[in-house]
Formats: sequence, structure tokens, C-alpha cells
Amino acid sequence: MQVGIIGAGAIGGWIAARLAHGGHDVRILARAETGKALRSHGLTLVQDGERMVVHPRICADAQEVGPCDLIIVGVKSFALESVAPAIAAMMKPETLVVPMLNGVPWWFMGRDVSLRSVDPDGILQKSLPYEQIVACVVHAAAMRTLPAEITLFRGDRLIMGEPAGGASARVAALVDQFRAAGLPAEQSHDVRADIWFKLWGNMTINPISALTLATADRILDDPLVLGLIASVMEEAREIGRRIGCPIEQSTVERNAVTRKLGAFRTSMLQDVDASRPIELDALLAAPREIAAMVGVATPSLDILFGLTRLMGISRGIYG
Ligand SMILES: NC(=O)C1=CN([C@@H]2O[C@H](COP(=O)(O)OP(=O)(O)OC[C@H]3O[C@@H](n4cnc5c(N)ncnc54)[C@H](OP(=O)(O)O)[C@@H]3O)[C@@H](O)[C@H]2O)C=CC1
Ligand SMILES: CC(C)(CO)C(=O)C(=O)O
Repeated sequence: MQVGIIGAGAIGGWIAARLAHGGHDVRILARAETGKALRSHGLTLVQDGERMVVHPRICADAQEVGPCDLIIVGVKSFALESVAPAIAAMMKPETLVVPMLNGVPWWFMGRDVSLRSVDPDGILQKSLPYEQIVACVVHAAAMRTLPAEITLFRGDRLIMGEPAGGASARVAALVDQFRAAGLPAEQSHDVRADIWFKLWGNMTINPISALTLATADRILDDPLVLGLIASVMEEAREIGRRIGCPIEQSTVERNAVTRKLGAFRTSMLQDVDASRPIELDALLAAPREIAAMVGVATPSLDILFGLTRLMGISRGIYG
């Protein structure tokens, strides 16, 4: 496959390295500094104590990447709009576009509704056809440890599915390609529910890590903070119930999964550390927008959003 990667950071870099190692024609669209590092050193993936170096083609613009069979998008959610023209320029009618982003995507409430908190001007809806999107929920923990080096701490599951639900041959084929390249892909028949379930865990832990600068283990060890987490999760459970994404698990069970990450600095904490913008809209504003649509009161979610938003504005990394 000819694979275009936009955003070869922690997650996009992991996928790029594995697909390139698996023999695919991987082309990374990189900005100047990262492009320079990747051209000089190749892309290194550190996983399970082993280092793998690959040399995908590094491109400065979408024309150089050319039309792709598959486009992996690994930018942060707030940067999606800025890369939409490049994605569109790399697409053929049969290209699959796989955003590997946390949070709620613009298309989550259906083909004809675009969530304004993540797609304020409808640009994503217009430029990225719903029919060409394959959703992917990333259960992993990774970090860019050097400009051209990705360290994968956990690579648990890449859950892929059709935005409209159901099984499809094209997702099955993609899953096969990923698995052959050593990536833990699986097909979901209800990927919206999987997106909501992932969000259910990290819509709290990520903002709280950004607010407190604490690693996941310390957050989950604090009984008072756990109380707030549980309240937000119960509100999100109710939203999920009303939009066809019910959650059966207990908050304790879900947090036990996050607990396995240990002393991990969430991707949002990594952004705070580096004074980069944070993904608050996809993680908190979009669930609030959906809650308003379906009439669920979200007092705890509102407090978490308000506090993190204020912190982000004060630090110049949000708004
Ligand atoms: N890290 C993790 O453990 C996990 C992350 N996620 C999610 O995955 C998504 C990606 O996060 P993550 O990999 O951590 O992010 P990173 O910050 O590590 O990487 C983002 C990449 O996007 C690139 N980028 C941004 N804008 C552009 C642009 N205009 N053109 C080309 N490249 C661009 C950055 O380039 P540059 O090098 O120039 O800065 C960087 O390489 C997020 O939604 C995150 O929440 C999900 C699960 C776990
Ligand atoms: C915390 C983690 C790894 C899982 O909830 C995550 O998704 C992130 O860091 O963004």
C-alpha cells in the first residue's frame, strides 16, 4: 500500500515505523524541524527494549506525498482542520482516511451533523468525506522521546470500524494489513461505542493530569480526585446511554485499565510539559455539546472543563 502519514508523533510515528518495516511504501508529511530530523536519522521505534530504525520517504508537502491508498492522521485533534487541505490533496476516491485521535470526532453524531466544538466552520465535514473515514480507537501509551524517535510503552489495541457501524470487507482488509505489520488491530462492528468507552477513561485522566501535572498512577491513588472522576464518568455514562453507546462496566473496572499505565504522563500532560496546545475540545467540549443535544445535565464535567480551560488560557495553550 502507499501510505501517507500526517503527524508522525507518538502514535503516527509508531504506525509509520511498523508499516514501513512491514514493506509498505510509507511517506511522511512532516514540518520543517521534524522533517530534518527524520531525513538525517530515519525514524526509530523503541518497543519492548528493542530499537528498530526505518527510512520512509519524508515529504515537505502533500504533492510530494502524492495520492495514497491509506492516510493515517496522527496530529492532535485541534490541528486536524489545519491539515485537512493536505489530506484532501492526498486522497483518491478509494483512499481510506484513518484519524488516530483521542476524543469525539466531528462525525460522531452522524453523517449530516458536524459537532461545532471540534469542527466550528464545518471544514472537516466538507473536506473529509464520511464514506472514506475509517475510525480507529487507540489503546496505547507512547511518547516522542527524541525528534525522530518514538517510544512505545504499551500498544494494546487499535480498534477499527466503519463510522456508521457494521462489519466491512475494507476494514477487515486493513486490519489484516496492520496485523501482518505487527500492529494490534481488530475490527469493531460498533466503533462509536468503542470511541465512547475510550473517552470514558481519558476524558478525566488527561485533563486532570494537565491540571495537576501528576502521572496517571498518582491521580488514581487520590481518593478525593477519584470522587470527581467517578462523577464525571457517571454523567458521561448517561450521555452514552442516550446516544446508543451504553457502558456496562463500573468506573472502578475502567480505571483499573488506566491504572496499568503506571507512572505515565498522559498525552495531554506531555503537551502541558512542552507548552503545546491541549485537546480540550475533543475530550470535554464535544461531550458537553452532545449532552446539551440530548438533555443531560453535566455539573461535574462543567467544573472539570471550566478549570482546565482556565488553566489552558492562563498558560497560553488553549483558546
Ligand atoms: N501519546 C499517546 O500515548 C496517545 C495519544 N493518543 C492520541 O493520538 C493523537 C496524536 O497524539 P500524539 O501522537 O501523542 O501527538 P504528538 O504530539 O506526539 O504528535 C503530533 C504530531 O503531529 C504533527 N503535526 C502537527 N501539525 C502538523 C502539520 N500541520 N503538518 C504535519 N504534521 C503536523 C507534529 O509535528 P511536529 O513534529 O512538527 O510537531 C507531531 O509530529 C492525539 O489525539 C492523542 O490524544 C491516543 C492514545 C495514546
Ligand atoms: C492516558 C492514555 C494513554 C489512555 O487513557 C491516553 O489516551 C493519552 O495519554 O492520551
